[in-house]
Amino acid sequence: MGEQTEALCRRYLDDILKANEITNLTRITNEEQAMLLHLEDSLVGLPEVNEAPEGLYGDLGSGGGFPGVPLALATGRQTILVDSVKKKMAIVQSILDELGLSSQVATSSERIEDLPVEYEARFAVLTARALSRLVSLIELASPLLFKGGRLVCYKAQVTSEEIEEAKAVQDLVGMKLVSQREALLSDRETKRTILVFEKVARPRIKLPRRVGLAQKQPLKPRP
Ligand SMILES: C[S@@+](CC[C@H](N)C(=O)[O-])C[C@H]1O[C@@H](n2cnc3c(N)ncnc32)[C@H](O)[C@@H]1O
Repeated sequence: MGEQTEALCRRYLDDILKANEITNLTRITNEEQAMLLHLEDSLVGLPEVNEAPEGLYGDLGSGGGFPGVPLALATGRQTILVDSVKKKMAIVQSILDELGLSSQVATSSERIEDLPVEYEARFAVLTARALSRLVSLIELASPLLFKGGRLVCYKAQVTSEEIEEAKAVQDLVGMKLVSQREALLSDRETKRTILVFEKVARPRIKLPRRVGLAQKQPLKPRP
């Protein structure tokens, strides 16, 4: 990542921490922790995002813009940050405007399930950090990705049960687990797992389901 991009990431993080003093955007308030858990952690998935086909990038459940903003800056991709909490997206949007980034990075305060109306099969790559179980993520991402597009999931703790639960329904939603990588952040303590699912086929069921179902009533394999 070039010096200019790094400086912009720092400015974005500083502005988020400042805004966080007034509105709750992130529970991480300490600058050193924020450098580690927001900037460094956001960029852990950069190789996987770069491996996805060219095109639109979306960060699902973006909160204060992580990992979306650092990845947008590092890749130069046209980006949409999605979070249903309007207040969060309004603050993130105003910081993006101030930094002159809004022509590249946009925000949407729609529910992820409502996005396919406008963005069906439009995304080349999606990310999700601290959003939901993998089984829910692949269901939410599938209608938004074009064939060959990738979902890059950031996980702090992932059990083999969670992975198997997603693999059991991946055929149903037209997704396939293609890679899994462990990473250790520079504090030598924080572990991350990056899991990548590819959109390989049209879903075999009608997606999106009703708002809320993907997360509250995850799909089960069909007999
Ligand atoms: C724990 S936060 C993670 C924020 C950010 N990705 C990070 O790692 O710092 C999860 C965010 O996802 C948003 N979210 C959860 N379900 C959503 C949905 N179905 N549509 C849009 N946003 C959603 C929540 O509003 C919340 O801001």
